Amino acid sequence: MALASGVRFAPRALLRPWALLRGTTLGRTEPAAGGGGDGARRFGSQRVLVEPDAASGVAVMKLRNPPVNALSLELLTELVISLEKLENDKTFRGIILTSDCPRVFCAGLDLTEICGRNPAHCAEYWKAMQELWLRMYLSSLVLVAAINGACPAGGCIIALSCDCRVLADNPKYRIGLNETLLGIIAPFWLKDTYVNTIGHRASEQALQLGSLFPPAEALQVGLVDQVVPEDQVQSTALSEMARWLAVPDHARQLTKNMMRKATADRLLRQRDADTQNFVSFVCRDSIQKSLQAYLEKLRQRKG
Ligand SMILES: CC/C=C\C/C=C\C/C=C\C=C\CC(=O)SCCNC(=O)CCNC(=O)[C@H](O)C(C)(C)COP(=O)(O)OP(=O)(O)OC[C@H]1O[C@@H](n2cnc3c(N)ncnc32)[C@H](O)[C@@H]1OP(=O)(O)O
Repeated sequence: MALASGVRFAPRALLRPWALLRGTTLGRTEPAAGGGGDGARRFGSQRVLVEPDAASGVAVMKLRNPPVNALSLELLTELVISLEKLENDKTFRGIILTSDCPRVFCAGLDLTEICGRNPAHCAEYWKAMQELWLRMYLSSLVLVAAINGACPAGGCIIALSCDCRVLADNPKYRIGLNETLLGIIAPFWLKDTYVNTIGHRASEQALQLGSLFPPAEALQVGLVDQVVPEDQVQSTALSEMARWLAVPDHARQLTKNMMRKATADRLLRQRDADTQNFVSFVCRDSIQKSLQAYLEKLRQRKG
């Protein structure tokens, strides 16, 4: 991921992402509804829809992994590939990340990827999660999250990896890291991302309590930058994007790197150990039982 200055951001580490695309349609390009020229062509994959606007240099990337955009291995992989594709295309300077699923931005880790799975699968899954975070956190593009739904746990981390967050004003759209309520522990790099955004004391409290903040509180604590009526999320995200794109790319990119590199490097230095920790933790019988019980609760809640 070379910057204009030649500085490199995230190393290409995962990576066999193409191999992970089981039966997806990534790379297909089709005209957007009502669209005409190049700027209106959209591309993407089964789970990530990309609507590029070449004229503005901004692409809207929509998560569409119904019902709740849980971060399955396929979704993680498709996100990395779509991000890479836009980063390698000099036309684009910014991405607005949003959800195509009603009422949910992203439900976080797909718990079915770590419940009742073998250690090798859990390791592969966790590496994909690390990879997406590294790519997003250090992206040379401006990333604006247009949060149009609930945003717990891994969903919150996706949003926090962006440069700016706009949240729809709906009390059901809560955001935060609720891991402790599932009986699991946010790894250090999720914690670091939280601390970098809302500070140490607020993180200490919110992480231990597993707080999910409704919009007004999320704004107050600094988890999001704007809370706006639901029908203004996209337009506000575009206005925010314009503000960020008004800054010369090289200066903004180098500043972003300066602010975020140490946090990313910490994971890069201990990526394997972090994977091993994750696998040995989630594969414990007691953790499997609590994850299973949590999933069961979610499923029953429905009826
Ligand atoms: C020593 C330490 C070392 C290492 C660290 C160890 C561990 C670290 C780990 C982890 C980090 C984890 C981060 C995470 O992301 S954990 C996931 C947390 N996510 C949640 O808690 C969200 C759960 N979901 C919800 O709260 C709701 O679904 C909702 C608010 C997002 C949406 O509500 P709805 O009412 O619209 O939808 P539902 O009816 O609840 O759900 C529909 C459907 O989807 C299933 N589902 C929901 N969330 C998940 C999920 N995260 N994974 C898989 N499946 C999910 C739900 O069961 C329903 O399924 P059915 O249709 O009933 O089959």
